[in-house]
Amino acid sequence: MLIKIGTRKSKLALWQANYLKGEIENLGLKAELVLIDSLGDIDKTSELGKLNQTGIFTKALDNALLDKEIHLAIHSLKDYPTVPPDGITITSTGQREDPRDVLVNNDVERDITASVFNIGTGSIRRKAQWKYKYKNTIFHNLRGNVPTRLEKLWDSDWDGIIMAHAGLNRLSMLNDQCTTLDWMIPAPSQGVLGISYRTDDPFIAKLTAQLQVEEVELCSQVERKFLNLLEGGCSAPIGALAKIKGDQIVFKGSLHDPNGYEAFFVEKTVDKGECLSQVSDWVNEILVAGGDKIMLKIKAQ
Ligand SMILES: NCc1[nH]cc(CCC(=O)O)c1CC(=O)O
Repeated sequence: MLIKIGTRKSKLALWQANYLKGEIENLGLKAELVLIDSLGDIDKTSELGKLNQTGIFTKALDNALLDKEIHLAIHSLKDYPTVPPDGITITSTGQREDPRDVLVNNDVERDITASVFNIGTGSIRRKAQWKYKYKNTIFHNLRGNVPTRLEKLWDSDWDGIIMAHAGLNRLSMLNDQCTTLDWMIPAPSQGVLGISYRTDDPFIAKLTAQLQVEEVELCSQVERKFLNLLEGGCSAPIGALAKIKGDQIVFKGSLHDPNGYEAFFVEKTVDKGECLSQVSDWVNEILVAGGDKIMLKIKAQ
């Protein structure tokens, strides 16, 4: 049997797809890549926030799955909606990359404490978290795949752009111009790879189970449940990061006002076995503290 892996065509997507192909071949199976264009790849100009769809990068792959053109599809899990379409299951695969964001500096010599920042990013989460910390920031919209974004930075007079460590590292593009942003709370499941497949395909279900790392799956589930319960179908500046420490899970979650005026945080350390059932309490803590007003404002826009 030849396993068909659906993937987007960007360099990062192809790296991820080739990684998965290698993992499947290590199990003694044969695999090939099927390259598929997504709406997000075709419309490269609209601001991501305005396209207002988690899923613009994944819909074409979902359709190919449901049409049985492919057996499974590979994603950056953070780009995949928390609720898959009917008939599709999403799961993490493999180890997690460093989940953090980095600032890629245009000029390493520049004084990072300077009074005004010009930052390129299309992410509402990165904008809100950065603005909360550095009030005097001018943002510049930034879209496109990882190499394109870096070229836009080199061609600009911006101070820097914010990118996921994971994407840069996978493409061997980390260098001394990159500063890791330890204070920034990453997107839920940033740095984790995801596989989507037809729920009624037991062969692929068994295969993906073999490629799953239990701790990565648990952390992803906790972070994505936090996202799902908090945003309830719209798209908000939400961060979440879970880490395993022995028998416990250490969780940090955040909701920011999109303008960076206000933010709400939770930090929890709980037993691994209890974490998933506690996520709704953490979400409620944020809502009751004032996060509910932020969510109402976002939903009204
Ligand atoms: N939205 C684009 C995207 N989707 C996944 C990654 C990086 C890899 C990952 O986070 O798993 C990136 C680039 C970025 O955010 O800089």
